[in-house]
Amino acid sequence: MDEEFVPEAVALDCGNENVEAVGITIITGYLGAGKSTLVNFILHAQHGKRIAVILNEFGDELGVERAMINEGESGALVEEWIELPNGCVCCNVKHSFVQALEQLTQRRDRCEHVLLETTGLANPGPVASTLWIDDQLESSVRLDAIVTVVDARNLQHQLDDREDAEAFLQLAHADVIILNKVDLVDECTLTDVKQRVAGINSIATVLEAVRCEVDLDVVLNRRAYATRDSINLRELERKHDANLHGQTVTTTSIEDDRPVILKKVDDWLGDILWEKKMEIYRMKAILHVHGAQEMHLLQAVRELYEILPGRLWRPAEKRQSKIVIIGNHFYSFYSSKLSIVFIYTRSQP
Ligand SMILES: Nc1nc2c(ncn2[C@@H]2O[C@H](COP(=O)(O)OP(=O)(O)OP(=O)(O)O)[C@@H](O)[C@H]2O)c(=O)[nH]1
Repeated sequence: MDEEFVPEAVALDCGNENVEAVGITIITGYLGAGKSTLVNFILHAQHGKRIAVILNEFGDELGVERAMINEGESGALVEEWIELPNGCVCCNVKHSFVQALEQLTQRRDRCEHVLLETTGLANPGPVASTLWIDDQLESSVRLDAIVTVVDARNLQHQLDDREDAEAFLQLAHADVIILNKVDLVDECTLTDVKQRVAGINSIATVLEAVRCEVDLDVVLNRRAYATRDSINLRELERKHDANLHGQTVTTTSIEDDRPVILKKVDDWLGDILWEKKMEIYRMKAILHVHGAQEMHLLQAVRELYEILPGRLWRPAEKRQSKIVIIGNHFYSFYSSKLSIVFIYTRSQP
């Protein structure tokens, strides 16, 4: 076929033009943390959703995973299996992954939500950006949330192993962190683990669990990446200590009452994300924009960001900007310059 040939866009017959995009939950976590246990729990639970599972495992592990998840008391729990062996969804099997998603989402009678479980994906960031772009292009698929399952007993060792950045990356990108296996730790260890997790990512909702038995209303359908309705002001209020344990990946936050100018915020984001290529994994903010009656909402996933006007400021509400950033070495190298964004407003008449 002529490589230059571009097929005309064809409207898919979905039967309903306003069909809502299918949410994808990425389930990530260290080896043995409890990812399959979570998938099993979701498949058994009474949430009324038809769930499709995409497994991105390597080699022989695939058969084992499939057997573990597919056996239910009443036979097969999963109607549809998509297997993507021998490659990672954000690199060498990206094409089959996207095709698999398209195939799934065209059959809404069989699939209302997708779980992507992977051990191959050490870092969920690249696939999150890919899905977020698709989301903004009004695709039939939307990234719902990244759920990171943590083994409460082993997390400290995994984080202390300096050679291994995976555990940090998985926590840094998470919207929900399940502190699993709490039956295996005492109160004191659990408190330490929770503090450590909050120092890395204070935006995520943290749930303690045994065998990943969590409230699925908190886990599924979170819409964590939809700028318009996803920013929960309470998420931005959580306290964090950026210098905790001298970690490299931390949450940094800034609050300021002075109004900002959108163009200046854009310039600043362009500078840190694209020019300086700082390792920022996630950013959420509400902005008090000069002259605007609405609060503005900022979402960023790695180098992508979006700022949209949100609801009107309430009469008695304190107009204030709050920015929370999860990044690598961000605090030590850049926090002093954060105030630059706010100082710009002084030049306004
Ligand atoms: N004690 C205890 N064991 C658990 C808990 N959750 C899971 N397990 C066990 O931990 C082991 C690993 O769980 P999996 O769900 O297979 O973990 P995984 O993250 O999918 O593992 P990989 O696919 O190998 O990365 C299994 O033997 C589970 O039964 C828990 O809360 N407490």
